[in-house]
Amino acid sequence: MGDKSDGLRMGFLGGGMMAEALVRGLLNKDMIDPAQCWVSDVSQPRLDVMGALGLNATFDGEEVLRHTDIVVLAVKPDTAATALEPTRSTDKAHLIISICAGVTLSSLESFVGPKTRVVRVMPNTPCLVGATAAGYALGAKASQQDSQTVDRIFASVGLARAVPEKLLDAVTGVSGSGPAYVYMFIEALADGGVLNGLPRDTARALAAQVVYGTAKMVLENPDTHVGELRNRVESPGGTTIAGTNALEQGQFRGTVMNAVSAATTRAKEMGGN
Ligand SMILES: NC(=O)C1=CN([C@@H]2O[C@H](COP(=O)(O)OP(=O)(O)OC[C@H]3O[C@@H](n4cnc5c(N)ncnc54)[C@H](O)[C@@H]3O)[C@@H](O)[C@H]2O)C=CC1
Ligand SMILES: O=C(O)[C@@H]1CCC=N1
Repeated sequence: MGDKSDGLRMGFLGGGMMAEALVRGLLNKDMIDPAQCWVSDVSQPRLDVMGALGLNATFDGEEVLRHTDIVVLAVKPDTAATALEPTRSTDKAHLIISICAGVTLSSLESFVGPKTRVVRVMPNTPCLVGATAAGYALGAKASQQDSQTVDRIFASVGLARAVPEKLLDAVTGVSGSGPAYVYMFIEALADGGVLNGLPRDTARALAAQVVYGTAKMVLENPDTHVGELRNRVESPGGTTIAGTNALEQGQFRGTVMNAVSAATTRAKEMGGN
């Protein structure tokens, strides 16, 4: 899509952090025409931010639904029912794309009007830089065309995978929450550099580039086990194995797995499961 005027006309119920990241990512890819997009929020400062991106901004969710057919639900999970209320009093048949953590398709379907189709997606904030990792599952009324629409939207800003709905809470633990864990790792890697004498800005740049480069190695070598890639860095009796030994003693891998499980459990709790 090379021209904004060819872009999708999309609506956003909620214009917070995640909606902004998605909108900025879609704008970077010329996927949406901002003049044809609408966003609602209860916060004037958030409407100002989204308005500055060129979207039509309003306090009124009904106005978003009136002007658009494909609508991203980007409010906090406990506000999903309230924000979807206007779908009950419209004749239009909307596709609602919920990104709310934990909120199940059956809950979403109970919140919307009879003509509304629902898809549940779990993306993450790196959609802002075209590198999201999203999972999605279709509601009962969603069509194959809806599936293609959702795939096209999220694949344009990274990786999109269809998964059975029961796995979306685990996708939340890995993809949705994962960037926070990786930021912590980058901070810690950089702090380790500073501890050992590197200037802060050099340590920050090197640490981020190490994570970027290592992720690229994994993605570009899909047939090589990640442990094998790691072993290629660990010279016998060398520096790396001394470091990986320290990480194992700190239960690094078990701790990360526990973090993913904690986030997955929390998503289930938020969805009432
Ligand atoms: N932040 C993240 O990294 C990710 C968040 N999500 C999901 O995205 C959703 C939004 O999360 P964030 O953007 O982080 O939260 P946020 O708090 O930044 O954004 C939510 C926005 O909804 C607005 N709002 C509240 N009531 C509303 C209503 N009735 N109508 C319209 N807008 C209303 C708030 O003023 C706020 O701007 C959540 O459901 C979260 O689970 C999913 C993946 C990643
Ligand atoms: O922390 C949260 O609940 C949201 C969902 C996934 C990422 N942020």
